[in-house]
Amino acid sequence: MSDSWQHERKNDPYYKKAKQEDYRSRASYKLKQLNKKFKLIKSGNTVVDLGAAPGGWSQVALEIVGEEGLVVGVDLNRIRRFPEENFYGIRGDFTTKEVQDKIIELCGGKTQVLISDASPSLTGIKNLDQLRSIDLINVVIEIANIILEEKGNLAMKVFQGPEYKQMLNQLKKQFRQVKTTKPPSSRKKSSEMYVVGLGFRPK
Ligand SMILES: C[S@@+](CC[C@H](N)C(=O)[O-])C[C@H]1O[C@@H](n2cnc3c(N)ncnc32)[C@H](O)[C@@H]1O
Repeated sequence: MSDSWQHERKNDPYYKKAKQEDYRSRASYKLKQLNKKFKLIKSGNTVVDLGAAPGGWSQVALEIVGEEGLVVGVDLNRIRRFPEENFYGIRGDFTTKEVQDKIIELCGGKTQVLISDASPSLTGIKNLDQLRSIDLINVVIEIANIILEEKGNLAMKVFQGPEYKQMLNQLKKQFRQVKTTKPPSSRKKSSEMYVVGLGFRPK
């Protein structure tokens, strides 16, 4: 970690807020802001969180779904346990069939909400990073097609690249409403955006 990166992080208001409010990551505020705007997650819902470590989004999802709901978090890295019993963590690669089968098993076949903050490890080579990102997004959409309930909701991180428009057009056929947004807590210099699909219409 460079000195300037550490300095920037320490002065970041969302980093400080996350420390004060005991959230696992500043990313928690992105999901809070997305949920405030789009009412993605409701009390009692099942939520599948792809790319969940260290667990900031799962933590917010657990607060919203309450004891009657369920959150399944998946990451290549270990997700530290939560005190809540209605959280299942999977350590693995969600692009593999083995992990996808595990997700299906743990969420009982279907979920009302799929959220993904997953990002590929970036190389700094723009074209390669865009390709890796679109590959991951395509897998998230494939998983949505398998596990989302009718009228379910999706929120996922995307990086704009050559296939971005095509991907949005595909989603518009599958959801009642599709919105793109950049929550205030997403760093301005980051090219990340969030795509929200509301009201899934299975094929
Ligand atoms: C920005 S972090 C997520 C932060 C999280 N939303 C939070 O609030 O704590 C992105 C995560 O995506 C995960 N990831 C990327 N590709 C993945 C894959 N194929 N399978 C599982 N996790 C993946 C990375 O390991 C990383 O932990």
